[in-house]
Amino acid sequence: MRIKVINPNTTWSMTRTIEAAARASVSSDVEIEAVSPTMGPVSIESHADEALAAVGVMDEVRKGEADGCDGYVLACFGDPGLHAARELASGPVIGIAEGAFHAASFLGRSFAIVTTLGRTLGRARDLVNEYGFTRACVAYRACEVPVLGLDEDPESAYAALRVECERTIADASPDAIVLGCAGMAGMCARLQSELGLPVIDGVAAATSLVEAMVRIGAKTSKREEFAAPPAKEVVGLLSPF
Ligand SMILES: O=C(O)C[C@H]1NC(=O)NC1=O
Repeated sequence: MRIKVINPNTTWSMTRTIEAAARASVSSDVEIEAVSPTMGPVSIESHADEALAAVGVMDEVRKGEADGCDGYVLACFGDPGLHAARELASGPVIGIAEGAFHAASFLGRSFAIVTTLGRTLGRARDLVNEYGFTRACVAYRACEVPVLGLDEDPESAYAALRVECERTIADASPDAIVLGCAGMAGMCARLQSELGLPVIDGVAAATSLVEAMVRIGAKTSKREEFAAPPAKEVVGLLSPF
């Protein structure tokens, strides 16, 4: 089995963090291919970044199909390009937000999201509502560490993240915490041990869920919405598509 884990931002040091978390979450017979697109923002912290990143996600899924990948993880908490990726992929495609919400829902009645910048919480709220977890998600919080700050100064980023998690637990008493950034993957186990409640890293959750779906033979439905997109001319910069 081969799962392609796509970090939609173009920061390869973060892709390596994501790769380690993905590899640790799957069985030994599963091959993980972790990539960043060849184009796109170095970090994704706005709707504009998400729009740009979606093109790179599509390009990586297109290449993955040619390479025979069995499934895909979109390792960015905004799940950028998820629906387009499902149109292009034959196997399952799971974003880390959707994967994390499902995983958290198996562990308790409620969860809280703790992410990087507060400006991305609107997107998180939209995804919670779209995926059907409105009642379960009891808090939307941010530690105000920029995405690349997680890599540049991990110790102070961890300290800020832990403080915000502690505040969230005190204010909203969630049963679990969902980490709102793929770049936090390497901090999950330490946080869980120090905070004393389940802490979900979406990279591990989504990757293990893709493995499970491939093992039961589940593929993306091609009946209607996620059928291959109708062939048409694309002009200008995006013409390769
Ligand atoms: O939305 C965020 O803040 C986190 C998101 N951005 C990014 O570049 N990788 C992520 O997981």
